[in-house]
Amino acid sequence: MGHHFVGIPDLTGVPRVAVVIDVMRAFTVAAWAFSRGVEKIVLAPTRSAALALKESNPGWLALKDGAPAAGFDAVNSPGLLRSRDLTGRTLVQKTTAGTVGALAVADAPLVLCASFVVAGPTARFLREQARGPVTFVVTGGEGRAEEDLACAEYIGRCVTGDEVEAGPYLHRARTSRAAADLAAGRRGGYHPDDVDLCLELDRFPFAMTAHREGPLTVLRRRTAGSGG
Ligand SMILES: O=C(O)[C@H](CS(=O)(=O)O)OP(=O)(O)O
Ligand SMILES: [Mg+2]
Repeated sequence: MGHHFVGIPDLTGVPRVAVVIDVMRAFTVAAWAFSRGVEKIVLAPTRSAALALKESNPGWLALKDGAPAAGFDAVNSPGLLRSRDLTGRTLVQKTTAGTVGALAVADAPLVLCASFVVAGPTARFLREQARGPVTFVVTGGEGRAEEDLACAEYIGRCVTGDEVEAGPYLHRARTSRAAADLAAGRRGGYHPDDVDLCLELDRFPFAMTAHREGPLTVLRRRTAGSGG
């Protein structure tokens, strides 16, 4: 089975099955948000759209990447999110790469958003629910971000059912430019544990699927084998 690995600028048409990868940090953060009780994540196209959605839906929270900003309740950092109680909340997320990539393929019949923390469940979900090649959207660095490419290739290998050693893939992510920038504090909205938290393989037992729900694109947690 030949998977495709493409950057956001190289997307053409609507893939049949898309897996959007953002290790550092959007889809690590999204998984942490679900683990802290979030019910659904609405992926917003712009920061102003995120704030407008929050305004018009009392109780919703808004998250963006970069430094904290007025109107936003959280930033794109797993280290800063992991102690929040988000039970039952709806979170609106807008980031530079991850949410943009997901919105770019939101019309595909099956869209998953993934990172190392949900890699195994994502591969299991694909084995159970999808047949044939997968389009991996490598969101960072116009398709060249090593942490996203490594995660995409790892999940792609796992989908085939092979025994795959994760170590080399995690090493590529740990030595990526994004990891170096994060570790040096060069990215806004940062916690010192962020790199380690982004490299926790299979930290969570669920996958995450994105769907059009009316005018919105909504990310929800899904457990392989449960039919839902
Ligand atoms: O928050 C992040 O890690 C990045 C933004 S930046 O590269 O740090 O400026 O966003 P993401 O969409 O999660 O890659
Ligand atoms: Mg990224």
